[in-house]
Amino acid sequence: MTVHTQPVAEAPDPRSFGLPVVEDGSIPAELRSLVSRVHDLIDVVANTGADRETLAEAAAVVEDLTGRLDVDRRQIGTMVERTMSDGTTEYGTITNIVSGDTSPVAPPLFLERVPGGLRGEVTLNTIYQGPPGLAHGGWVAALLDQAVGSASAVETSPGLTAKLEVNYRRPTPLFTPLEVIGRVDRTEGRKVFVSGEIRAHGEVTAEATALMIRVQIPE
Ligand SMILES: CCCCCCCCCCCCCCCC(=O)SCCNC(=O)CCNC(=O)[C@H](O)C(C)(C)COP(=O)(O)OP(=O)(O)OC[C@H]1O[C@@H](n2cnc3c(N)ncnc32)[C@H](O)[C@@H]1OP(=O)(O)O
Repeated sequence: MTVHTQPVAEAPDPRSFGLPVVEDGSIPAELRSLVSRVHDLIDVVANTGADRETLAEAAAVVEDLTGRLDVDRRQIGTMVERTMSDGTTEYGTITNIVSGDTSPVAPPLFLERVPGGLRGEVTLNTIYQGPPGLAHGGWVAALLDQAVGSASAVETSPGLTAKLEVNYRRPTPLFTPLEVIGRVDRTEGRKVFVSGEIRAHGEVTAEATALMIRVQIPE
């Protein structure tokens, strides 16, 4: 059994899998602003008490905008290349629902390298509500999957989640800064054993262990 947490391979270039890559600096500020405005719109629409006339007007405006924006769609699987704070290059799927630069649904969770793994902070609004005032358990799992999957990708090489076990210790609150952590515990060939947790006010609300299977790099 091989046990280590140091990189075991160079990060593969997604282009070698036939995936298009864009640099994060090339995403227009106007698109980032639009993504943020639409994120706010989703939250507002989910909670609005506006009158019927305003709702009908808004639906027509949004329908018109949807038509205008539905041009030159990106290829499915488009990746973003970014330089992390420690200078290393990493890739992520541009519409990743947890972390994607162009996903208006993403909270978004951005992770950075820290001693021992990856760490990010995120505050969830009512888009992610399950029980009243609390994060949906599926979204808690999604945050943890992203954190442990990214830790595995950064510390070893990218892979897919084969198994994810989540322990929900306490309710995860909305509108509260959450600390999300992922780390590699050990590797065994293509198997990467990972773990992570979410904390609110310093207390663990959920923790996960998972098994990632590293993708085979084409020759
Ligand atoms: C390209 C560049 C892009 C860069 C990109 C960067 C992205 C950087 C951030 C990503 C962050 C994303 C975070 C979200 C991650 C998801 O959301 S992934 C999506 C959800 N997961 C899936 O859809 C996976 C579906 N499952 C599968 O495709 C396949 O079962 C798997 C997991 C790929 C494994 O299949 P396989 O490659 O054929 O592997 P296989 O030979 O069967 O097994 C290999 C070993 O693992 C063991 N194993 C496999 N499955 C299991 C299991 N469930 N339980 C226990 N053991 C297992 C086997 O027993 C075997 O063990 P050994 O015999 O070697 O001891």
